Amino acid sequence: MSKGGRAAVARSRSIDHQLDEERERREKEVQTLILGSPGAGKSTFLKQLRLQYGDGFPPAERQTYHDQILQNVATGLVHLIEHMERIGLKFQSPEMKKLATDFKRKHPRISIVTLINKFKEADEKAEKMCPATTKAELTKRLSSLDVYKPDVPSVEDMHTLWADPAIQMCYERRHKFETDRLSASSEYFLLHIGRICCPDYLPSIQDILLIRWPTLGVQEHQFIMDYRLYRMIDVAGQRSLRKKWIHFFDEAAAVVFFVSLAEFDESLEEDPSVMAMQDSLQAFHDVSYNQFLDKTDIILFLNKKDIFATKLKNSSITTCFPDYKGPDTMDSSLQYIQDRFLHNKPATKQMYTHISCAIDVPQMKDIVATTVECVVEINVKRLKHL
Ligand SMILES: Nc1nc2c(ncn2[C@@H]2O[C@H](COP(=O)(O)OP(=O)(O)OP(=O)(O)O)[C@@H](O)[C@H]2O)c(=O)[nH]1
Ligand SMILES: [Mg+2]
Repeated sequence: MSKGGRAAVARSRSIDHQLDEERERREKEVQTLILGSPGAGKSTFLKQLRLQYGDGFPPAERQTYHDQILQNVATGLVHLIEHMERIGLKFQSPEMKKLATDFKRKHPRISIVTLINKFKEADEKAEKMCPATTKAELTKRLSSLDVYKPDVPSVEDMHTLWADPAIQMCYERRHKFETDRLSASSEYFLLHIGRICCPDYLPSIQDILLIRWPTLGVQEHQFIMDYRLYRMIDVAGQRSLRKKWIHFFDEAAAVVFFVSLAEFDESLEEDPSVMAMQDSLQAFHDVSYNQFLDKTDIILFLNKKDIFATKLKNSSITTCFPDYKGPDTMDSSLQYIQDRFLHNKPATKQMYTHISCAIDVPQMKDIVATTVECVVEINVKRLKHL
């Protein structure tokens, strides 16, 4: 064989070797992307996964959520104080009024738009100082940029505020807030304030599942099953941060896409002129047709069915879908939404759907197990085409 021929054979062997290594790594490592709109339940799903396939949140780990929970309680209280100001509901004493004013100043409710801007600024600064050259570096940076570090609120102040009759009256009227409604998680944490403000408080699993703490970068949870490493990548759902999703597309075996059913009558915080569910439909369509994901199957979660059921009692999905002509029942409305998401799907793609309530541990047990099985199957199918 000529010298050139031998070099070509060596090159070919080296490429084969690299492909084998790559194939071996992909066989051992399964990457799943968790995508979807802000607040749809991506991080909550990841917590359910940790509960079932991870460490199950031992006490030391649960303790790490303490400050986030106190912060959620504070947000709920400030929300009530702001509503009292709006409707002219007065505190009973000047001391209480001062405490409320100081508390609001120390723990302001931060809009998601402000947080995103802070995050983008920090990300651009970090990129300028030390550009990420690999995906691992980018993931590391996106998961470590911590732009939301509010002061931990005083437990005594929260106790005192919560005991005030005017705050209590405002809380009782929470269902009548016409705009800027109290979120389900704020409602939950305010209701449990007595337990949470105890000196020996240890967050329960339910408390951890109810926390609202937007993901601004990337969070990853890994678990090993049958000698395979499963990497579940949870990325920020905010519209203007979605550009980051694309960096993770090429290695994804599967996509789990979350939609909040509760958003059918809501508009986007980032752009109030856009209906949130219409935006989710668009994002889902973009992901389904993305060229880097052409062989990636999608597991669609229509989540927050509990809030959806409550909302449907007084409203209709026509708010978001004026063409809907069916009855305002749960089954019919759900079917319509599901059809809207799955209609027009790429012919080559398999789509699986779950209708879920991600904070419900017993209910999520089967759904999480089915999802993991589905990811395994999707990966087996994918490896055949590698
Ligand atoms: N009632 C109810 N609340 C839910 C459900 N799923 C999630 N939540 C709550 O909704 C809030 C947002 O959930 P997350 O899991 O943080 O949402 P996310 O998709 O990760 O949001 P981003 O990180 O902002 O993109 C949290 O307070 C959760 O406890 C559900 O099915 N029902
Ligand atoms: Mg999140």
